[in-house]
Amino acid sequence: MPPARPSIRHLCLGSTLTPFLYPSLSEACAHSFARPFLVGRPSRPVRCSSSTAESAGSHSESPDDQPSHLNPTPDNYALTPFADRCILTVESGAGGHGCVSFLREKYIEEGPANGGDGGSGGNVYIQAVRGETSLHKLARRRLLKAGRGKNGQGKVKGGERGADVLITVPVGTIVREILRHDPIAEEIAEQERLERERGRPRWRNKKTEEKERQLEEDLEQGSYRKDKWLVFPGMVPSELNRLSFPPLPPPRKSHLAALQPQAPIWLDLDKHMETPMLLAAGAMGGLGNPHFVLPNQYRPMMATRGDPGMKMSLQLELKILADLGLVGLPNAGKSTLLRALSNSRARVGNWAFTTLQPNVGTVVLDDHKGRPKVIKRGRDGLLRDNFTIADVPGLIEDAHLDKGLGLGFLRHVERAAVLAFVIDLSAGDAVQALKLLWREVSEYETMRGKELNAETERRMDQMVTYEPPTRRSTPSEPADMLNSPDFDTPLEPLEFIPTTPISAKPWFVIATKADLPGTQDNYQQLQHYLEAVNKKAEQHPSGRKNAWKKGIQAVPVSAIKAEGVEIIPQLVMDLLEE
Ligand SMILES: Nc1nc2c(ncn2[C@@H]2O[C@H](COP(=O)(O)OP(=O)(O)OP(=O)(O)O)[C@@H](O)[C@H]2O)c(=O)[nH]1
Ligand SMILES: [Mg+2]
Repeated sequence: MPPARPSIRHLCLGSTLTPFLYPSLSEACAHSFARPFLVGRPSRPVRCSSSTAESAGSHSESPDDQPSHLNPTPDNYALTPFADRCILTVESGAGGHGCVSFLREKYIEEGPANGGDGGSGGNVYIQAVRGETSLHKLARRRLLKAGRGKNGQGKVKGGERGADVLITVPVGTIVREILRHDPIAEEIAEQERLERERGRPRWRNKKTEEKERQLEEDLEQGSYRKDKWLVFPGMVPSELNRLSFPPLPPPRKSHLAALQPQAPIWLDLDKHMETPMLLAAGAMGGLGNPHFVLPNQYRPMMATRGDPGMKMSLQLELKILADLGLVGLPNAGKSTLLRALSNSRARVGNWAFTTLQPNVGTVVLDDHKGRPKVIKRGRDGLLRDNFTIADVPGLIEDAHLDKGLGLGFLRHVERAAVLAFVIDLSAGDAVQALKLLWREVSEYETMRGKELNAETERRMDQMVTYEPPTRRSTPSEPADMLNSPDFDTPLEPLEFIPTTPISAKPWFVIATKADLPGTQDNYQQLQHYLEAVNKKAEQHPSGRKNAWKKGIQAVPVSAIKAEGVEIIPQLVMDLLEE
């Protein structure tokens, strides 16, 4: 019978030294690594195309110059396009026009009106899906327009609906409305204002008075308005002048508009969505001439035009929702670590700023061979057998002053549940490196705090001044249906979830390049420092009072040899439960 394996968490709390790396220091826990499990797969040989002198030179410092999965040649990766912000204009489809047509058959020369209604415009939907990782495709598009409804036809044929548009975004996208132009909502609001003010004497200038009188006249008896009415094509102007128009039908909104998120839109799409969510409903189509049949006018020569669509400017911002975020200086080995833990193809190179855009990898804990391995309940309470890691470009000193690539990419680890500070043991004092990273992260947190306050104020202002378009019932939309819409798939608006401050998140240190000679002392100093922080003898490196310090650990690894990384998944799963 083999001895029972102690839990990794227990081992880590005692000592996190890996016997592969520091045999002299870690004899006490050597037995625990006799059976490496989880991800510690050996380096996989990678087929390499002609390795140039340049590529060989760039890896001269690696322990063995043989290119491998963890030590790839520069041509061993593909750089995928990436964008994490974009501004998009979406437009719902306009309605098709109603039709002016009359029945004409043998022996019925002047038949009744039979023009069909115009089709309604296409809707704009949004859906956050797991497969998407970037907003670059949307950033290129800029304008997304749903299809226009088709015009109605004779024989009471209604027009076809316009084509819908579905915007697919990565999970973790935040959508904010910047601007909106909804002509029908504005028209409804204007009419309601007029109704409220009718009969109330007030001072007006001549121009507004004239405009309002015209509007009221249209409502009561109707007159020809080129933007609203369509007349029989063969009609000459003199006939048009003699034609009496019925009152203009009240502006209508599609019943789907009730499912639109309340304006101004603010969505945090932080979960995979099974069904799309409606952003903008298509406009209604025009009415065909049978709608205007009156006792004294049984052959109406007019139909209405389709309504114009609604236009919105949206700002999309992707904040990757990974479980573990890697924070480190450039060249610390973050991408190599990501490759060692997951199947990621992140770019690796022996120079600073190899990574220019965030990479996400998934660590599969259970390969479903044999007994179940580490399976825990995630943040959503569901059982999980994997977790995701986000690797972002390195930070340098004074990154908050926009040095290097600045702090912009930190927003991708901002929403990670656990943070790992990746420290290169061969690149000078590890404690100083850790303090530097925390200083920059704290600066980012302060900056975000200010931004969030400004954003909240802006939203509050909008809430106060923004008047959501009030709706009214029309003959085509009975009031009871509008008040209690009963649709097959209810789509609830998503709430904005504020994130926990970075310093309050559980964190640990991954000390990389522990295979290089002379790194042992550096690691020991780092461990002493963390012990002192745990015992409150030293201040938390973030300098904040509410910072997380429930047993901070340091894990020495050789990412390039995939040694010592076996314990990271269990450690992360334990911290995810915090
Ligand atoms: N000896 C040794 N070398 C390593 C280890 N991990 C990474 N390296 C090497 O360090 C160099 C930098 O690795 P990267 O993974 O690109 O570092 P990074 O932190 O992602 O760098 P940036 O993307 O520029 O921030 C590469 O040449 C790796 O081969 C390790 O554990 N041991
Ligand atoms: Mg990198």
